Amino acid sequence: MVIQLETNLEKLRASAPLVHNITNFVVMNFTANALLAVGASPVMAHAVEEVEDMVSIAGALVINIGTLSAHWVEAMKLAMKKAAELGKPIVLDPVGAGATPYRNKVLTELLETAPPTIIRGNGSEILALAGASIQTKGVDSTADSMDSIGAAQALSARFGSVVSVSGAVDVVVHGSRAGWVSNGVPLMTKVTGMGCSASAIAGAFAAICSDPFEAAVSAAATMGVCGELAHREAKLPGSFQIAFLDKLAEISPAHLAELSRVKFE
Ligand SMILES: Nc1ncnc2c1ncn2[C@@H]1O[C@H](COP(=O)(O)OP(=O)(O)OP(=O)(O)O)[C@@H](O)[C@H]1O
Ligand SMILES: Cc1ncsc1CCO
Ligand SMILES: [Mg+2]
Repeated sequence: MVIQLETNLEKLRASAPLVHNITNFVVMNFTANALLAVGASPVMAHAVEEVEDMVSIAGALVINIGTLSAHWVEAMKLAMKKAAELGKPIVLDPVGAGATPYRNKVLTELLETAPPTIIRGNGSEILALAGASIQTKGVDSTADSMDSIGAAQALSARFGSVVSVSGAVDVVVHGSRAGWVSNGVPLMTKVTGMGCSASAIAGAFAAICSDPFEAAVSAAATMGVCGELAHREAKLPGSFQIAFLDKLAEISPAHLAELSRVKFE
């Protein structure tokens, strides 16, 4: 199997899809900048009064539960229902799944509201979402993505979603399909919102790509390759964060295809 990374990035930049994010306070600005840099058009909107209208004009919806409260959850449900009705791709980032009972309860409700097109989380979050009794340490992973493959497959079977697990190797599964993306650098875990940006960029690719598995792999590869390029120039978190945004904007589709390390089962 071959994924057209080059074509997908070209398409993303040519159409600059509007990506509607209901995301957390911590990463809103960085996520919007990451989407702009890669060539998409971000909007952050969480008022219950407008989320249905916003998702109606968007190419994809990204739901991120990083800093939850009751009103936000209501908005997430409204937006997810509308997106499902309109056949728009939904990305769910289950930030901190397994850390508190409230997060777990809300995630169950969101998954009942509409099955996500793509679920993108770190190893601990995917294990917790699949029902493993693990205690996530806040928002950071304590589990290897490779140890979450069974959980990712179970979630994919249950909800029909593509499941993308980030880590040293990003694992993407959809039913019987599996892909491994071995790009990225450990310093990416020292900048907050890298995973959240990975989810938002998956939304941007899903907006322009009819196959959500291909969208999730394209997003993981773009993140990882840009992380490696940024690391050539920046070795500490502050400068790395800026360099990473620059690489998202600078990378050519051909360079992305050349530097990506993607394997399929
Ligand atoms: N050890 C590692 N080596 C290389 N790349 C990594 C490593 N760990 C994570 N990454 C990359 O960093 C990005 C973010 O993944 P991570 O698993 O840290 O997400 P996350 O925990 O959801 O982050 P956050 O919640 O802070 O947004 C992904 O693109 C992933 O490929
Ligand atoms: C640090 C943090 N806390 C809640 S959301 C978030 C951003 C990374 O997921
Ligand atoms: Mg995360």
